[in-house]
Amino acid sequence: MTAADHPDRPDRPDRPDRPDRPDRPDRPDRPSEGPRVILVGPPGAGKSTVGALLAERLGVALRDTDADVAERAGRSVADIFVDHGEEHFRELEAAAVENAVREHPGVLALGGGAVLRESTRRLLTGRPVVFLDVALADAVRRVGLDTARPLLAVNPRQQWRTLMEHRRPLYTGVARVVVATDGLTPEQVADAVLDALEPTRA
Ligand SMILES: Nc1ncnc2c1ncn2[C@@H]1O[C@H](COP(=O)(O)OP(=O)(O)O)[C@@H](O)[C@H]1O
Ligand SMILES: O=C(O)C1=C[C@@H](OP(=O)(O)O)[C@@H](O)[C@H](O)C1
Ligand SMILES: [Mg+2]
Repeated sequence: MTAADHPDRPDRPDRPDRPDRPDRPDRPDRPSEGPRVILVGPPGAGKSTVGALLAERLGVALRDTDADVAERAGRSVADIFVDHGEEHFRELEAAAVENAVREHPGVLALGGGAVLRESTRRLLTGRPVVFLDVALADAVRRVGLDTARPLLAVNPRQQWRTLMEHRRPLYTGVARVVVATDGLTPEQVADAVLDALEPTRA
């Protein structure tokens, strides 16, 4: 293995158009061939909801990695956490993200923890990634009582705050643009995403 092939070697954000790995189908030559928009952010940011609206507006399909994982595993995300643990879920999630980034030409909503993997963050380099930001109050109002999110099952305010302290730099690091969603309806957020991406869209 040469240094250039080392799995921990970061991609080349300064040369996103370089066809540097034509033999690696998981590393497209041109990231623009993947999803039109990739949404990241914490639980309650509205990735799944706004993703559906964006897909409708752009006339493309929506992929949501949580749905992909659940379909592949034949059980809900919550059940995967309970039965097999978070690490197993993260393995399934990383594979789902990689497939979707490679294959899906539409809108892609990631699960909130997908950016925890360094390999996933590398895969997102140079792509139209949008960080849907949200503050604690709105996020907890949106998801606080939703039992489908195992990480927030106990003390959602504290869990969400802790999670976001750790993840904020990860979301910011992978994002091309950041869109604040507090006090906005999902429709308004979708507008803001399209406005924010417009100058950088091909
Ligand atoms: N901008 C928003 N304003 C109010 N409620 C929202 C907004 N975006 C999403 N929601 C609601 O918050 C909940 C979580 O949204 P979801 O899209 O599942 O978030 P994520 O996928 O980022 O965790 C849903 O009930 C959704 O209807
Ligand atoms: O933030 C996280 O670690 C998670 C977020 C969830 O997706 P959403 O961000 O769509 O709620 C889901 O993937 C799982 O419950 C773990
Ligand atoms: Mg979601």
